Amino acid sequence: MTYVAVQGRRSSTADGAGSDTPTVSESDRRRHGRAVTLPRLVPAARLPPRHVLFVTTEIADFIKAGGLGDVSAALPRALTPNYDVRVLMPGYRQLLNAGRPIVTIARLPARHELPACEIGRLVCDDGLVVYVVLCAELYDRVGNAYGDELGVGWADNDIRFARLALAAAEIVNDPALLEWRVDLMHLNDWATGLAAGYVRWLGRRYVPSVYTIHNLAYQGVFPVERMPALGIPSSAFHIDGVEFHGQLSFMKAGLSYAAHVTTVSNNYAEEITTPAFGCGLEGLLKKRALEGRLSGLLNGIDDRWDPRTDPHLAPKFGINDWHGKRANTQRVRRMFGLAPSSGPLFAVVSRLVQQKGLDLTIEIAETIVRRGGQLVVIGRGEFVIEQALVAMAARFVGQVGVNIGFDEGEARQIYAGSDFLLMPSRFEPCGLSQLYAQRFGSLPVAHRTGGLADTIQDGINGLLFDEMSLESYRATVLRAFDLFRATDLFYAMRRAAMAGRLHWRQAVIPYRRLYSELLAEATVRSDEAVGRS
Ligand SMILES: Nc1ncnc2c1ncn2[C@@H]1O[C@H](COP(=O)(O)OP(=O)(O)O[C@H]2O[C@H](CO)[C@@H](O)[C@H](O)[C@H]2O)[C@@H](O)[C@H]1O
Repeated sequence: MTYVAVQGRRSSTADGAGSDTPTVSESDRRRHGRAVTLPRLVPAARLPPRHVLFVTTEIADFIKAGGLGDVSAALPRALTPNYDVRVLMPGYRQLLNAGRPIVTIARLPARHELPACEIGRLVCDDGLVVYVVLCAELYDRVGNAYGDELGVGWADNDIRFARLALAAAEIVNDPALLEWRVDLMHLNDWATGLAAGYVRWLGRRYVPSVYTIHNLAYQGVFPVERMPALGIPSSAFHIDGVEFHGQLSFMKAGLSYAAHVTTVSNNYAEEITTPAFGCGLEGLLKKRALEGRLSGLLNGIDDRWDPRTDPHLAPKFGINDWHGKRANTQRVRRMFGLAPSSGPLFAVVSRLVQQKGLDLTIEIAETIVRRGGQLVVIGRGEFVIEQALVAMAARFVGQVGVNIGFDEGEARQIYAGSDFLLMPSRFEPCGLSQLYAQRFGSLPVAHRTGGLADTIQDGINGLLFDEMSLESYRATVLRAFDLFRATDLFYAMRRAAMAGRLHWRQAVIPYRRLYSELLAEATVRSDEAVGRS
């Protein structure tokens, strides 16, 4: 039986993630400078779950630009039923056109240059509640979450995401607004970072916030002159606030004001405290790490990624059904107009950005083709990379196929059909593509960095190279050819990759523990405020 503390006292097991015994540790007593009364215990099952507002700019159910969409679809669900998690996100056209009723439940006034908006409520088939910030002039547009059809970022992204962040803070501040009292706010990436600041600046109610970095390279940096328009007080413009090299940084707001910062692998959590990976924020991240306020919590994947049940595959297959897997390979060859071949099929499923090292893959293509391998790519992103990939396909007609596009079904078919997935990322906070590839029996060939180092065991469930150089990458691609010929070992590694499931069921446990600690800390904090008054 799991117990929780009630009557506004210290809880060590608010969600069942901690131990069964309620304790008030010596360190708690010392930290808070007074004795803490032992809480009265009530079985957790009898208490309603605590309320978490999960703020994001993508959710795979409706709109996805990359891995954030997957995490936003999976993590809130994995946290249920321990927590009542509701998602808050912008009312993009994709949501409005999803054919689901959206019921308007609140109105928020204009503030500064942030327009008035409404909050709509949408319920997914499995009961997940999504609160939608309805503001047609900001979000009802053709394009993706962040930019137009060509991928050019919207000029008013500061207003668009400040409006989202302020809506989150207003919901936190006023429990009557949605008739739902937020206990904890979980923010994701730069576009939501200001919410941690607004909660502080509005100042009516403190709730702890978790701020998760999915990618430190995107920071949301805007001219300082925009601060009044966004309702950010000038007093926040300092090194411990939103200031970043004389500009306003949304990312810094999240890093500075959140109660706890997480990122999506342990290795990346360490890397970002160094100049090589910290994108200029390593000092602040190091400070947060020293405070015990930065953790790496590895992503997982959920049941929607399973080659035995995936409707996009023909046929579906499981471990040891290599005949079924090969049928998917032939299908991918046909999809991309490749010649029949008995060599290995390499694949890329990626956003086409500098981070992902596509330049190296373009250089390696000739080696792959010369050795009798083939390569397929699906991706969308920077125009220059797209063009270079198209040119590569034109050089190796029938051996290399490129689809410039974003297509979930096709991505899954490629994971299922390929023998190896290429991921020479310069940095990789966690990476989900390699996890999906592993589950679908495609061995990742990846740079030993970030979450790739945490999720791939070289020679067991994938291949890693150490140096971010063409030579190092090429040597590992050649190892893949050797491995492909060493059938027994190859199949053994495939089995290991498919079986080694990093499921959200496990990945969620440290999140629960973290929420639990922050909620307990917030309780002590509000007790102290009451004590002072
Ligand atoms: N052309 C295409 N068509 C269809 N689907 C495509 C596609 N290109 C990519 N995808 C899909 O987009 C997702 C990519 O997720 P990743 O986590 O691998 O990288 P991303 O850089 O987007 O995520 C960031 O956030 C996540 C989440 O925390 C971190 O894992 C990661 O390291 C970080 O860079 C996968 O679901 C993949 O299948």
